[in-house]
Amino acid sequence: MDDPRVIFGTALSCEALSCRAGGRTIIEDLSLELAEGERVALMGPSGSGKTTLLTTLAGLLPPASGRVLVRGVPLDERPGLRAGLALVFQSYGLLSLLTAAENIEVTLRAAGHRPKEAVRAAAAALERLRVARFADHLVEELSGGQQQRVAVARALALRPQVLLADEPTAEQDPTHRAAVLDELLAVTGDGTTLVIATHDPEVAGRCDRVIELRETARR
Ligand SMILES: Nc1ncnc2c1ncn2[C@@H]1O[C@H](COP(=O)(O)OP(=O)(O)OP(=O)(O)O)[C@@H](O)[C@H]1O
Repeated sequence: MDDPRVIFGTALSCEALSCRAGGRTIIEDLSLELAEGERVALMGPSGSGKTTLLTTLAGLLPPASGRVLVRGVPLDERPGLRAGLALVFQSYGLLSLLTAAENIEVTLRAAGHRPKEAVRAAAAALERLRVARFADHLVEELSGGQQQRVAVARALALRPQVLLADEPTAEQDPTHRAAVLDELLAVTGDGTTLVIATHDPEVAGRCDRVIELRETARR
C-alpha cells in the first residue's frame, strides 16, 4: 500500500543568521527551517526586522554572519539558486515608466522565458490579481493598491519555489485584500513555500505558522 503521508522537505532555511543595517544588528543568531508548501506569517512591531529578514532570505542582502540555504545548499555557494526565490517588495519595486504588463514581461524575460510565453504569463497573472484592465497603463498612473497587485502578479508569474511577500495586502481594500491573499495562499498547493510579513492578524490566521520577531537590544 502507498504510504499516505505527505513528506515535506525543507525548501529554505537559515542557520545562525545575523543581519546588520545602518551599522546596527537587526537580526541576531536566527535559525529557521521553512518546509515545501508551508505558509508562514512573519510578524513583529515596525522596525523589528521583517523587511531585513525577507531581503536576506531572498539573497538580496548578504548576511553579516550565518547563512541562507535553498534545499540545503548554501545560497552564497550557488547564487543561481536565487532564481527559485521571489520577493514582493514592500515598496513594490516596479519600473514606473513601463506598463504593468511590461513590468512583468521584462522580469520573466530576464528569468529566461521566451517572449510569447512572457506575454501570456504576464496577462494571466494580471487577470488573477484583478489588474488586467490596467495591463497597458504606465505604473505611475496606477494607485498604490493597484501597483501592489501588479507587484504580487509579477512574483506569482515567476512560479518560484519560495515566495517572500512583504506586507503584500497593506494597501488593499477588504475585497482586494481577500483576493490577493487567496492568490498567494493558492501557490502553496503546488509546493511553493510562502512567507508573508504582515501586521494583519487575519492574514496570519490563514497561515500554518507565525514567526514573531522582537526588537532586541541592538549593538
Ligand atoms: N539601509 C538601512 N539603513 C539604516 N537602517 C536601516 C536600513 N534598513 C533597515 N534599517 C533599520 O533596521 C530596522 C529594521 O527595519 P525593517 O524595515 O527590516 O523593519 P520591519 O519590521 O520590516 O518594519 P515595518 O513593519 O515598519 O515595515 C529599523 O530600525 C530600520 O530603521
